[in-house]
Amino acid sequence: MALAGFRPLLGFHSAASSSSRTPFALSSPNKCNWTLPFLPNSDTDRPPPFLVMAEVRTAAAGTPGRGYWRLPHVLTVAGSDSGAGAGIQADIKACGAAGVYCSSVITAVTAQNTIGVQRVCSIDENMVAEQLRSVLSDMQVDVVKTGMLPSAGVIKVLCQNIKEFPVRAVVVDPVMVSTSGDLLSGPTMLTGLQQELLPLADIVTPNLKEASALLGGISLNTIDDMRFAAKSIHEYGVRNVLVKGGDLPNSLDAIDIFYDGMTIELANQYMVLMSMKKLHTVLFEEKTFMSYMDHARMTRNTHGTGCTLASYIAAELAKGFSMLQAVQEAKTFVDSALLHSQDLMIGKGPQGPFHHLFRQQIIPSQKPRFDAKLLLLYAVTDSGMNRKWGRSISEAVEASIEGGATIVQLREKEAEAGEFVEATMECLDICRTSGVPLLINDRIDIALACDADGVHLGQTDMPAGLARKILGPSKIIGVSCKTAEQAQKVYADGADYIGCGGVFPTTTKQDNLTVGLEGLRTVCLASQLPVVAIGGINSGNVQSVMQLGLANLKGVAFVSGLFDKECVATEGRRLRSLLRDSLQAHE
Ligand SMILES: Cc1ncc(COP(=O)(O)OP(=O)(O)O)c(N)n1
Ligand SMILES: Cc1nc(C(=O)O)sc1CCOP(=O)(O)O
Ligand SMILES: [Mg+2]
Repeated sequence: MALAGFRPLLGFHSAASSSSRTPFALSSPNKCNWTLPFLPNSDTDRPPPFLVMAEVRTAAAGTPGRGYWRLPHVLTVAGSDSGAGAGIQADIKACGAAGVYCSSVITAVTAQNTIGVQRVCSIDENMVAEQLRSVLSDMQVDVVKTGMLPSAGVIKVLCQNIKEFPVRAVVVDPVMVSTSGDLLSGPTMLTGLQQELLPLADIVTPNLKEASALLGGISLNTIDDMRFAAKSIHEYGVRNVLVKGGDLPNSLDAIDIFYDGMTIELANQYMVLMSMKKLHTVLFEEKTFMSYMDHARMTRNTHGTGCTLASYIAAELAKGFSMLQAVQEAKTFVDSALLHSQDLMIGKGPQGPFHHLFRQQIIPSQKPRFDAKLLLLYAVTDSGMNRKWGRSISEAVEASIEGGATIVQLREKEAEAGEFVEATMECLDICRTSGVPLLINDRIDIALACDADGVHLGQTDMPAGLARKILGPSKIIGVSCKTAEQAQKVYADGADYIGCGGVFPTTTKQDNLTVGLEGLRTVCLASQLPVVAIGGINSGNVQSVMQLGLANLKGVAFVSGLFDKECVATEGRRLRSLLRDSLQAHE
């Protein structure tokens, strides 16, 4: 039975675990041995279920009903960019956009803007060491991400602290030259990077200039050069290498080469995973290289893309995603941010910053108001009824939309996460083609991982306020309410609509309290949100519900009344016409 709640983020495994560098266990002498339990197992062919970090509640002693919770945590060790386009400012914003906590150790202060870097002031390595100790000794850091490390001394104290305070992953963005071409780190830092930090790193993300510097200054001008560079840098002991080709000569595409020495079989397995997310930017080339093809964005606002890519990878790793998933999510995020910021004008120079927080961009007055008309014919799926009538969930959804469903909810109580994700992706394709929103019942993690249009939550599911925090302003959140008090609470929490029932007795939802038409009226009168009625409603009694004439009663949700039928489309058309007639009678 799939857990409807949130799993612990990670499972520790015994400290005695093998130190062999199996592709997915981040195990090495200097790190706490964590294995991400949901990564693909080489002997199964099922892609891993998406695990999205929400809030993990742990029971706090003495406070029944409440609990402490934590967020995935990234520590950035980098320079400050006064213009806030790159550096720790970019890292903190990127982590915030990914829903992850970000603390910071400042290694240098730069005076820079969209024209370039005017001055750099390195922070004394003892002060860097103090900052590292302050954070690592007190806060539970999941992933360390490094940016500008101005000297070998800073690298030394960083490596000492990583060994003393093990973390799950280390992401190295080998910042040496700023996008405006200014040198940001001393040559001595190079040796420390190659010999001390890279052997501790899980991924390094050099651009072409940085890859060249790491390899003694060789020239890199083609994709083959990039592959050679990735393979050569991998030999420093870093687990994964992502060579960024944004400034590849004569190339209109932003091609990055990802190399981890992985066997092609596992790479194919990930192809399945990636294709599930319909990611066409992942191209597998021969052997074990992978190139990410993205359209190069024609924009001046690219300052900080390198830092942001690395910090978003760190954030996704901190949330529990695998390296491949983290890299792809980071690529998608940066691409979306650049697209959103194409015409943003900050500063006078050629290197503009982009807007990391574009997803939160919707100003409350611009928050897309939920269109209550969507509630008119609300189809709620049921796997038992699909089995009874021999149809797949996607066939059921397709037929409901053909019959006039205005919104669909996947309510799959028996599905395991993996099959629920697959079903969601299939149904999303269908719903997106028809412009019908698709909501997920209970499972916020799945809705988030698949980018569904929202969720429907019950009184025992995650509170709407937390769901809103995780899903952001543009997703649809519906909540079941049986009382006026519940209706007022969810309005305050930022829900978009209320599901109220059971209006009539139902066998679809076990042990469900029937509120009747009067209970529905009470909730509608108390609610400032639009309401959809549910529970035992069908073509025989739907008009008795709509004839209540309640202004904010905007529609009816059907499970058996629509899906426990031989022909869903025909039944849908019947229900749609009854609903339309009812509404017209009250206009
Ligand atoms: C539109 C709509 N209304 C109510 C429900 C019931 O949700 P919930 O209370 O979470 O119960 P389960 O569906 O989880 O059994 C709903 N799913 N949709
Ligand atoms: C999913 C659900 N929620 C309810 C509530 O009262 O919140 S009643 C219900 C089941 C509705 O199924 P049918 O349309 O087959 O009666
Ligand atoms: Mg529920």
